[in-house]
Amino acid sequence: MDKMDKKDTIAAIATGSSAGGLGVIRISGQKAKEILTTVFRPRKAARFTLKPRYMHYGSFILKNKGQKELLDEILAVYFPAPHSYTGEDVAEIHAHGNNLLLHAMLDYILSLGIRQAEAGEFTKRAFLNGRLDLSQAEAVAEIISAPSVEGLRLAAAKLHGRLGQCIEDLRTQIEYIRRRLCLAIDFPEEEGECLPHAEFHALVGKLQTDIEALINAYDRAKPWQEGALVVLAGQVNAGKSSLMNALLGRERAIVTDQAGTTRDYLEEATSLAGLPVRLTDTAGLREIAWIMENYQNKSAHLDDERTKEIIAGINGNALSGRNAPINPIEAEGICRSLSLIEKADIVFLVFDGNAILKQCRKDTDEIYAAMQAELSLLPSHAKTICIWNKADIAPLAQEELRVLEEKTACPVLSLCAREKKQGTYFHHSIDDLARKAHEMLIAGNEIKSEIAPNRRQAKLLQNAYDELALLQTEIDFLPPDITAIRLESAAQFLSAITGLCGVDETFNAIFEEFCIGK
Ligand SMILES: Nc1nc2c(c(=O)[nH]1)N(C=O)[C@@H](CNc1ccc(C(=O)N[C@@H](CCC(=O)O)C(=O)O)cc1)CN2
Ligand SMILES: Nc1nc2c(ncn2[C@@H]2O[C@H](COP(=O)(O)OP(=O)(O)OP(=O)(O)O)[C@@H](O)[C@H]2O)c(=O)[nH]1
Ligand SMILES: [Mg+2]
Repeated sequence: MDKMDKKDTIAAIATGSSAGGLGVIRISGQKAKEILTTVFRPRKAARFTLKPRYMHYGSFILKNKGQKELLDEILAVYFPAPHSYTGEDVAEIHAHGNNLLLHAMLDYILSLGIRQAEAGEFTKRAFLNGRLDLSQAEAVAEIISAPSVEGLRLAAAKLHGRLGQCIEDLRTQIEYIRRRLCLAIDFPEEEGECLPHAEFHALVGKLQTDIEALINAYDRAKPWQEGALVVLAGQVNAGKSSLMNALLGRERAIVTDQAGTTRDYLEEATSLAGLPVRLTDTAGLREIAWIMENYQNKSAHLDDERTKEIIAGINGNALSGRNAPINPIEAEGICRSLSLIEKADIVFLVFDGNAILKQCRKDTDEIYAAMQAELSLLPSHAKTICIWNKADIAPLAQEELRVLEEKTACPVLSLCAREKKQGTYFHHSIDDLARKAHEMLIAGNEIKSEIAPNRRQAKLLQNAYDELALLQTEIDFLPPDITAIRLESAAQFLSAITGLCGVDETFNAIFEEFCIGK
């Protein structure tokens, strides 16, 4: 971050891009006051003084070739440094929320010799000026994007500095152990007294427990903070895309009677009975028996090499009995489906009830056998709901569903993806599915603490935890000056949560995820 960057004045529209009652333009930097006084004409100009932090009523005036043009009736505020959001001089223009108007104002303001703010730049300046720590700056972005009220609550606590306090506390604990350890280094003959091994283990153990609690809080809060990943998977033509549309309440995905309609996955944010989710429709799993035999239980990550291997494998596969080679687009789609299944918080495994009944009449053992290929593709940790789709033309009795639930060890819902409501031949509605998924996703995820790290922060906590775990095994046989390094390294990981102690790339990435004007 060079000095020039900090000195120049930036401006942006701070409010959303759709029409609203009000729209706000924010300016930060040394020229903020000068720009505001240029564009703002107070109502009572004769005895006007720009009082700090006070809403002034007047008009926005644009000067064009000597002509003055009145753009809007506005309220103007000036926050002199350092008492502003960014810590710099800040001016705000509160106008009406028409986008053409706001852009005309912004263009004019920029033509007066300042520059458009980059995404997150106001908050970045607030951080660089010490107004917020990094976890608070992230909390601002989290508030803006929170997909649930619970997520908002967690982000607000973070903006308030609660996570920062926790991290400070952990760092103090580390510093205490490190000081005791250093005494042992400086006065080795008194080592036993400075920090007996048992006490050392206990102190590090306490730290680990505290860090672990925070990591667990992330896991629990994840669906509320990020939205859970729900993946619709299953054989081609099973009705995944139909179900996606039914859950969204609009025709988002293409549905046809051709197997292999969906090629690439489609992701949409929605909610299931109030729980925010990222609903993902995937390409149908063709050649599933082959994939299962060859790729089951292999590493989750599908890189280019493995994708090629799968395509080649499917094409060379005698079992598949196909004449034409599989379309490489579809094969790539299948690989993406597999990799999404691995990442899913919950999988909706959709079965074409009609196709299954055609193969196996109505024997639950046979039905279960037909469902097994798909079921065995799921990673063991995945939460799954089996969906017996097309129940309108392939009904199952309640008792048969119960037996299948027992055999699959998953809930089995019988549905018609084309009908929202429960019908005569199918037992569940789309709402039942949403409720069931909600119930399964939050099981064990009740938010117990009001402090929860985000993904980046949880990863740093995990790194710190791993250092401490190594330390626990090393302390008994390595000299204390070496183990002290592990403590320092754990402390560094924690510092990266609240401060600028990490790579510049991460730092920039954090702010780039913001919207413009924040
Ligand atoms: N109009 C407007 N609304 C907004 C913001 C803003 O910048 N402008 N915010 C921003 O995104 C949020 C509020 N955050 C803010 C944080 C600090 C200060 C501020 O002026 N702080 C001074 C004075 C504090 C005081 O009066 O006690 C300071 O900390 O010194 C302003 C807004 C949400 N609402
Ligand atoms: N009768 C009946 N037909 C359905 C139902 N759900 C889907 N279909 C039909 O089944 C066919 C396939 O539906 P899709 O939603 O495209 O299936 P898909 O699983 O997305 O298929 P791919 O994208 O090819 O993997 C379409 O003709 C749908 O109209 C259902 O509940 N009952
Ligand atoms: Mg589809």
